[in-house]
Amino acid sequence: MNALLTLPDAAWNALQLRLDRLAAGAAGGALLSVTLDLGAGERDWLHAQPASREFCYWAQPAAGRHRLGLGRAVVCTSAGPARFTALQAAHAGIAGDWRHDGELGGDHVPVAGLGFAFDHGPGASPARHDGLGERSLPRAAGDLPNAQLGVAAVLLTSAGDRLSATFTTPARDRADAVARWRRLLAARPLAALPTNVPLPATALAERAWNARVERALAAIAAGELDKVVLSRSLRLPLAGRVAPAALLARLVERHPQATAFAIGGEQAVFLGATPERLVGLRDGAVRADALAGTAWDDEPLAVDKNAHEQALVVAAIREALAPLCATLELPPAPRVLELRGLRHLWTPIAGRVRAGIGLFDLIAGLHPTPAVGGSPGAAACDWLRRHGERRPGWYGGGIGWIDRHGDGEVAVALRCGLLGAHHIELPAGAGIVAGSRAAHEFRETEAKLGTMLDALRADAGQARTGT
Ligand SMILES: C=C(O[C@H]1C=CC=C(C(=O)O)[C@@H]1O)C(=O)O
Repeated sequence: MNALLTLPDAAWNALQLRLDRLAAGAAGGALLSVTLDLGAGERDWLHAQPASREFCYWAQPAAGRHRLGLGRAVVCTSAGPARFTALQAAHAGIAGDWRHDGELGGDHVPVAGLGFAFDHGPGASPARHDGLGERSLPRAAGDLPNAQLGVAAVLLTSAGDRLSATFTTPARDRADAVARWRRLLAARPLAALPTNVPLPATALAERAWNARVERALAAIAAGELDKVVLSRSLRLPLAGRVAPAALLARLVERHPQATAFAIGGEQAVFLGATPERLVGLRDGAVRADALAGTAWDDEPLAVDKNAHEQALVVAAIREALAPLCATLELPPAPRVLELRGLRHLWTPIAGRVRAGIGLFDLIAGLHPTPAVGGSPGAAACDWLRRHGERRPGWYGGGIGWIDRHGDGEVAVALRCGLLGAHHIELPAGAGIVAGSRAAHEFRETEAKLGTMLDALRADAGQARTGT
């Protein structure tokens, strides 16, 4: 199997020279990034399994944008109610002393990856780990930190019909940076994908689901809530090792309109293909999606229950963005977002942020929207905590990137799975409002699980059976 990227020795030597020039006078903790122009082309970078277990991925295939990050130059973690403020401070600390040598611009610049779980969890002191190269962070088995901001050691980018590689190191580690980068780019053969993933019987799961939906409906009838998003997970055993890159390649191929994402660690990889943007910020222009209300097969989408479910998301996003934005534009009625096998009501929201408002302010204001939490937001999150809602990985949270200047984008982490060595856990949820029926909402979660289940199967046409 070919390496992910092969460069002649002369190119590595030139890279070392550019790195040394960039390092002149830099503090030890300063990040140094050098971008190499790799010429014209478009690649999803997934043809080979990255040698690094610490990898991240972000792709919007329909827009021709793919990023694969390998290793870590720096990672900052946080948890608790102030987690976004902590990540904002971490970003400011990194961005304030981040040197870049590269002339391509556009999407071909160094970026930090960021992500967070649905619930902020108990507080923890923010931490920064520098220069990990291909070594892994110490972690509990399979666990992602609650919230994380990290810069990959090597970032392979494909965008605007151009390819580039951005190499990053803390200045203090630059002596052996080139050797580390070379190792990260070696690829391993892809493991085979399973051809048949056994599906568990769902009778028990459905009974438990129905009971939870009834409790949620009772809370709604009592006036405690207008909406709450319940989720459940399928835990599937895997006969052999599944290559995350191969699974991602299937998601990219079958869901070109979605944002495909992955964050990998020593024990587990969290990955998926989501239709929903939480927020994007570019040159002061902000964009967000209000997505809710689902139909599949021949079901009608424009029914009152779905319209109500989605209107609550629109209202919450408008309310969250109003104090942060100088202008805000919404279409008068929702549109239909057509996905492979599913349709949603969708309101794209656009505006311009007020001076001084950054991506982390927007994330903190918006998350969780009623597309993943409920309405009113605080009451719904409280209800979910009290009723033991458990969400694997960053499901229902966010995943994205931010550049040195604060532009970036975060997707809502949906249609995803937490892939371990011997099993995969697949979560899916549904918004419960007055008029929801438990059995129908269960089938909705089944339809949403289809995104990952289809990707796990060799035959794209194979329908879900065994339920
Ligand atoms: C919570 C999920 O989807 C959200 C996004 C779109 C439509 C939704 C719905 O109709 O319930 C959910 O709010 C999920 O995919 O697990």
